[in-house]
Amino acid sequence: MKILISDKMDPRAAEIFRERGLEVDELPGMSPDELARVIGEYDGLAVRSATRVTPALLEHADNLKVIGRAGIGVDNIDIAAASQHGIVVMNTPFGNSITTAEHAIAMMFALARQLPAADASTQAGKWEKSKFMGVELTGKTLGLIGAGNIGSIVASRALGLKMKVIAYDPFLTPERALELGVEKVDLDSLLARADFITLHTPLTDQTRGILDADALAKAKTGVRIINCARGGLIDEAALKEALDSGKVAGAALDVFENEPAHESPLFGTPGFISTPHLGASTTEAQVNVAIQVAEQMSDFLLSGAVTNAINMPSLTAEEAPRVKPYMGLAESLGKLVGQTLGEQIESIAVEVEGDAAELNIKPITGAVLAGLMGSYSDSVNMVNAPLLAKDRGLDVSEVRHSHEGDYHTLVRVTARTPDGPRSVAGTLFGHNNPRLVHIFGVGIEAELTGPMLYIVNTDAPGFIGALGTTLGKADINIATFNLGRRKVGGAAVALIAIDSPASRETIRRLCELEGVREVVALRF
Ligand SMILES: NC(=O)c1ccc[n+]([C@@H]2O[C@H](COP(=O)([O-])OP(=O)(O)OC[C@H]3O[C@@H](n4cnc5c(N)ncnc54)[C@H](O)[C@@H]3O)[C@@H](O)[C@H]2O)c1
Ligand SMILES: O=C(O)[C@H](O)COP(=O)(O)O
Repeated sequence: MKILISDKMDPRAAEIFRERGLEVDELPGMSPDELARVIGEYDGLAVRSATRVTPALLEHADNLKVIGRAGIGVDNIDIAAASQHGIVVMNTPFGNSITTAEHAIAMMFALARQLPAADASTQAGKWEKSKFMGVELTGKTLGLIGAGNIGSIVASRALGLKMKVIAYDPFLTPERALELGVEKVDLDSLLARADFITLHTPLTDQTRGILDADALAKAKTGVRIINCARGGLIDEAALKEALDSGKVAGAALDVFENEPAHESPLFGTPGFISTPHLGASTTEAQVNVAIQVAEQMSDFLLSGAVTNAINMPSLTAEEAPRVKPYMGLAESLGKLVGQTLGEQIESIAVEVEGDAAELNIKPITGAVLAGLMGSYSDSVNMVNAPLLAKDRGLDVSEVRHSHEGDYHTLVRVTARTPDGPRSVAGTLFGHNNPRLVHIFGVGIEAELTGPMLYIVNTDAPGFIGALGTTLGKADINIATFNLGRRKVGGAAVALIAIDSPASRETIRRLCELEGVREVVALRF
């Protein structure tokens, strides 16, 4: 399998991919067209923030299974498009948080003491001691907008500097605020009270322009603002006006609405300082994120373990080998239900009992849906199957039973149809071998593999002979033959594994046999 590293990344990433037996190309700085030309060769793409993973690029990504972001922000990756293409997107949410928090603190000091301007003036031979009067941080109020990983670290450092820390974050619980030693406030209070404001939220529809002209007007006169999160959180034109008017005494931006920011009306404004998206740029952070992204991507490609995925449930390296056989079973049950009930399905319930109930149910449900949705469209996998199911209006529920039934472990898939609920269930023999044990109310024991036939007929002597003769005439060899029935003379079910698929004509002949109620050609 092949990996493309398309942004500048610590060499440890490539080393790890190679140590794990994956081929790697390091091609940072490609244009979008160049990237589109080569992306089809790769199974994995490792990026930082420079590569734009657009829907147009993904149209060319025929083999891509995973995109790994060596860093936190994934706003350069079109997650919805990646999900539609069945590509897992993962990031490294903690590897650069300390480094970025330290950059925010460095920016706060730089603003408080006008370090960049004082440095430039001194090195220009001026000795403007009285021009660069600063402010102390001790006793000042720092307003955090966003108190997640980075915001929390900034808070702890600021408390160490004897600042008062207040935080606006709708998802911050009172308990967590207490633990962090910060006061949870609403945005208007933060604006009214903070001497320094630092932003640490992702860029979303709710946070875009969170510091716009209105918000800046509500801020304390002389406030100093730091943004080491994402460009777009601050309205840059409004910030320029607020700096010019003196409403804002200083602003330090590491990130810009349009990057790389080769020009900006803010450049040269007194009180404004900037760095070129350096928040995560320390040796330590870059080694951390490179190692983490390479390990996560390799684990996924080689063992199916899913860590820090944005568009798929997690599955640890320990869980992966235990869950994997269930995923095979679940996918087969999904295929069986999809191929036999098709368009009639209104909702799906996935139930687990016995050993299966102790496992992470999400990947099992994902596999059921991948099998089921695979009956309706090509290139379905666990990433895009839930989306496709949702698009189809399929309601999906999960139930975990604590009791053990007739089997030590069981996965049951029930489809609600206009004729009522219809269930199939399977178990694992010897912990690894999936077996169907129930099909629509009939007990059976069958391996779901290759081309198969599902036949429902009225239980009567002579039927099996007629069936064998019909298949023989069509030159179809029977690999395994599994039978089940509810009662003598009632409906009987046959699941027959065949060595070659049955043609339409053969299916028609089978349907014409006496007592046959239903014939479905299946493929696993
Ligand atoms: N400059 C850099 O180089 C650099 C480096 C790393 C991370 N970042 C950026 O920093 C930001 C924060 O990263 P993190 O790891 O702390 O993320 P995080 O997910 O741990 O924290 C984000 C916090 O923002 C809060 N939030 C979400 N919506 C909000 C809203 N409308 N108002 C207020 N708070 C809201 C969330 O509740 C969460 O607590 C991200 O945008 C990330 O991309 C930048
Ligand atoms: O979200 C992040 O992790 C930062 O913005 C870092 O971006 P970078 O990897 O391009 O430095």
